[in-house]
Amino acid sequence: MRLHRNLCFAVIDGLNNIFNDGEYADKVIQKLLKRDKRWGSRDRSFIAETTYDIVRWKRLYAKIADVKEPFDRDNLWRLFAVWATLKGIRLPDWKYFENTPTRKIKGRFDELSKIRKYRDSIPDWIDEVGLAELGEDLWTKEIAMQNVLADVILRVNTLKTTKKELQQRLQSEDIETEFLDGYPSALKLKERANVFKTTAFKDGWFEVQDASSQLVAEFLNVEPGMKVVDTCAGAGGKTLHIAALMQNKGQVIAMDIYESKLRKLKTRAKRNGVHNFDMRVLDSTKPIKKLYDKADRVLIDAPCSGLGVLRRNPDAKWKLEPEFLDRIRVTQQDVLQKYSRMVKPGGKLVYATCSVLPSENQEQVDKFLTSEFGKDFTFVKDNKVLAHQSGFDGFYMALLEKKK
Ligand SMILES: C[S@@+](CC[C@H](N)C(=O)[O-])C[C@H]1O[C@@H](n2cnc3c(N)ncnc32)[C@H](O)[C@@H]1O
Repeated sequence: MRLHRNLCFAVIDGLNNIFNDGEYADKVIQKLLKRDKRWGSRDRSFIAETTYDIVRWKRLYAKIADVKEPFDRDNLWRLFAVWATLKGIRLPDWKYFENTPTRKIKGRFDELSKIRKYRDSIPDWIDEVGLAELGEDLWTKEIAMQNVLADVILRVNTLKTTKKELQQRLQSEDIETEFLDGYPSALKLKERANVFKTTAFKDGWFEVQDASSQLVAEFLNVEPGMKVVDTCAGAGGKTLHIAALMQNKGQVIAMDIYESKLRKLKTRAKRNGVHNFDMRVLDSTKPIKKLYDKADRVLIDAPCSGLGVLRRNPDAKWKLEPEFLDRIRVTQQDVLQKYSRMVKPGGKLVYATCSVLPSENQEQVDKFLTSEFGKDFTFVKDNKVLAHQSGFDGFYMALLEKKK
């Protein structure tokens, strides 16, 4: 592979925004890709993948390059040189790469690869929490998998088409996919492609949604005609799935504390042909109280550390803080206590997160079940999805039933 100067500059600028200005990697990359209209799909992939790679391996590369934060531009070029060297890419004779110690880089890599926090490039505190909660064996395998680039998975919108029809239509746009056993609505891309450009996407035939995430709406066991509340709906990935499983019959009420997220859901719902939904911004307790004992199903897709989806959001490793984790655990119990009251007797509740930590998952459910409101519920089943076992995102989901 030959390195092109303007693409490398774009990567360095992006890293500067992410590491030094605290911007989110996905937003930075979106912005970078708009910089030059002449860039083709290969150029765009180079920028996105290289930036994500260096974000993912920040701690390891910084240790190898012997640079410390805050990184100045020379330091960012040194990180880049480590990335290129380890990829076996020949460095051009640009001034930024003068005196790059290629042999030393490889030697340091071999040496540091023996230590998990460097090998898997994670902050000490995350390594300690993961180890304490999952144990040596599971944590070592899980954090390694969280550094492997995630596949692109689609969820077919069964309100508009079938999996087979979608597969054929994508094929006509040169995108090859395959079915996944155990995931009834999923199609996996055989090669990465920009699916958002396809006419099938514009027509609302699919959404991009990881296979593990697709298990959540299935777990809720909805039926057409039910009243379902999606309490932490965000931009509605799971709301849309629920609506499709309900065949647009009945009512899905999507709630979130952020109106901006629900507005995105509205746009997506229109594209998906979803009609059976309402939205409520949670700026008071009123929308919740009005629904006490009324819902057949309640989904709590709780805010969490995101430690199950680092493959997609590698910069979360560097942005997460122990205090945030403490605060989010409090919020998780709080939303369980409050939103569970909307479930009607005999109705069902799913509590889900995209974390792999038991303290955000089964321990929250256990605590809830022994609390005053939780005593009205019985535990039906749960699914602890680890990325290294499933091949998809790390997730947790528990199904509870309210006593009659
Ligand atoms: C895991 S995300 C939801 C993802 C979404 N369900 C999906 O499938 O695309 C958690 C959501 O909870 C929202 N949230 C945070 N605190 C909340 C609260 N106290 N009540 C309701 N929603 C909350 C966040 O704004 C965020 O959108």
